[in-house]
Amino acid sequence: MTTAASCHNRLISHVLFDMDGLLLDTEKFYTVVQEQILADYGKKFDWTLKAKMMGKKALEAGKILVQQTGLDGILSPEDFIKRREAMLHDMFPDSDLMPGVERLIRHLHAHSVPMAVATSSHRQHFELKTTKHGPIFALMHHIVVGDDPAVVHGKPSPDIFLVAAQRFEDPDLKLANVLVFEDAPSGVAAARTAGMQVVMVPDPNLDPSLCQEADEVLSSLLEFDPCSWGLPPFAPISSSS
Ligand SMILES: O=P(O)(O)OC[C@H](O)CO
Ligand SMILES: [Mg+2]
Repeated sequence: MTTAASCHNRLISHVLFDMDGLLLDTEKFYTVVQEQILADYGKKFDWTLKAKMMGKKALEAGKILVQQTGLDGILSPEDFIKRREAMLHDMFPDSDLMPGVERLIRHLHAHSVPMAVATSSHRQHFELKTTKHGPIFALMHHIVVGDDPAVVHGKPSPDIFLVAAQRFEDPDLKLANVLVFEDAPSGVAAARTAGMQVVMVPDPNLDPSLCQEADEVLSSLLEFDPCSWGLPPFAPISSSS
């Protein structure tokens, strides 16, 4: 699944990664927990609601869930988040990398392409989710989390990507030459508003009409071709046995 994009503006100097659902296979944990909580109220959690919540800061996502399911006055967003976090706490340390992540990050690092993470997850969740993946995340120039005081508004506001770009402290950085990898519609919108380019790797359950803002849409990071973005190509797989 790939949308064509013209090559003339694909001169990428810096890369920003979303985390949940893009680098880490953590969105499934949110889905299962939210299904369970809503079931207790006789409600169903579906991908229409998930699409509105994903990528957002916790409380913002909680407000959307309460509002969209008619639970106003029955379940507060704060109580929903408290319950969600208690259930997620034990799941996060088992988080796995999404396919293609390790190859891409090691490749970009080997070619000195500056990279950072911009995640709506708060710091404590970032630490839990990356328990098994310290060496990969250590290749990032920096990490920006959702509760960073500089990130005033969550995705789809551009704040987190603009803060992440600033922290490269590179006076030559041009926002148009920053490539963002995202899985969520709110994150794609944030990156576009920040003036950056976006590769979207959506979950197959996401409505394709919500993927139209991205410059490129891939089924997996394994499909990503660095060369088509002006980045160094992957080394050819050796044919020697
Ligand atoms: O996709 P991220 O990394 O911005 O984080 C999103 C939330 O924590 C869950 O949707
Ligand atoms: Mg995400």
